[in-house]
Amino acid sequence: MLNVAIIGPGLVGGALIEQLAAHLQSPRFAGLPIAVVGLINSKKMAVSEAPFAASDLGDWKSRILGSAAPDADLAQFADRLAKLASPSVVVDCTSSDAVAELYPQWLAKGLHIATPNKKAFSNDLSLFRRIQELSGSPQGPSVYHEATVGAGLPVLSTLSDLVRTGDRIVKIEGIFSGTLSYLFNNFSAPGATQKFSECVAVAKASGYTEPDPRDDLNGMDVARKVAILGRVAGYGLGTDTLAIENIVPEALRGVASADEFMSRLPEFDDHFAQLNGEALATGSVLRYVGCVDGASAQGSVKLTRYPLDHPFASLKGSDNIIAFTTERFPNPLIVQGAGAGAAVTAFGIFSDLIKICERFGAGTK
Ligand SMILES: NC(=O)C1=CN([C@@H]2O[C@H](COP(=O)(O)OP(=O)(O)OC[C@H]3O[C@@H](n4cnc5c(N)ncnc54)[C@H](OP(=O)(O)O)[C@@H]3O)[C@@H](O)[C@H]2O)C=CC1
Ligand SMILES: N[C@@H](CC=O)C(=O)O
Ligand code: NA
Repeated sequence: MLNVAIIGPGLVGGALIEQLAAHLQSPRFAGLPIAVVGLINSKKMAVSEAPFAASDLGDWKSRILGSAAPDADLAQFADRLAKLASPSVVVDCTSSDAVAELYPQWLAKGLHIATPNKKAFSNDLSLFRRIQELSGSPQGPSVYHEATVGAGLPVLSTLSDLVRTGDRIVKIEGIFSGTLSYLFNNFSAPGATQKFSECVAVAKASGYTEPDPRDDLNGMDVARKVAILGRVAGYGLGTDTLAIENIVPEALRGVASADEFMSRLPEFDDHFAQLNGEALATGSVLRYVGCVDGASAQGSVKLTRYPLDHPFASLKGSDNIIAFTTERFPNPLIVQGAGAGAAVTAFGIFSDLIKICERFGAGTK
């Protein structure tokens, strides 16, 4: 049996709980030995020797993290998981730097990690390397983070397979943000009528953005993904060494809250309309693109014009597109599809859990 403990039942964590609860109730998945035994948010926590029932997961707010549950304490949470008889995986569904910094401690206790949180893999290179060292042996604890790039799309597994089989990465280029994909697919297209701020509001309401959409528009979310791709490809990239184009209007960079940012963004609709008009006048559209260049081991994140017949110009919805140009794939290997949203991100985490379960949970039911 693989014990699963979820930190952060928010948008993504909540969708994962729904998928796991549906799994527990479905005879189709009866052979998969996964049990949810822990849940913690910023206020309350619960760790149980016996798996939570699907009905409790369906109503976790009152049945698992209700007022009688103990106050949240991540150190105790991890200690209790580490003492369980079967292997346990901590699923970090926060976007917290502080939580990410705890991964080495958890790995040292033998806990596996699966996460959509990009911080551990894109902050200090030393943290990333420590995590790699602690999760590098075949029998030891493992770390899976497919959902950190392209949500559930098989991006990191593809890159990792290319690298591990000895291919040489020439370039990884793509649209790595569901938010920025949605924004520019809808705003920068011939005949489009929506204002920029309206597109941002829809992206936020659809669950594509980070909790503060400025973390998407300032390029940091894409830069983190470019750094993660660069690191998985074997380069010591960091967001501090990338050229990043920040498209948050200067006057809104320092405003105190995401709500204030959203309410003032319409003041800048004319600015974005002008940029867009200039691109359309040259037969091009605007797209926000990240790139890892294998030859220079450098990366960039920028708003660029693409002609209408370019694959990036015809992207739909919040789709991501990632093109791997390698020695074996001079015509790039392309991964494309929904790259943001709660359900597809939870799918990416769930598929990581199945991999951990197949490696460490089977036979221990
Ligand atoms: N949305 C998407 O399409 C994608 C998101 N991701 C990533 O998924 C992660 C989750 O995003 P999302 O679900 O939107 O975030 P939310 O803000 O909706 O949820 C965050 C959750 O984390 C909890 N939390 C925060 N800090 C702590 C802490 N110190 N201890 C315990 N719990 C804590 C919050 O608890 P409380 O409610 O009590 O505050 C909340 O339940 C992020 O890292 C994001 O980058 C990755 C790919 C795609
Ligand atoms: N805010 C991000 C969510 C996934 O990483 C995005 O828009 O892609
Ligand atoms: Na992915």
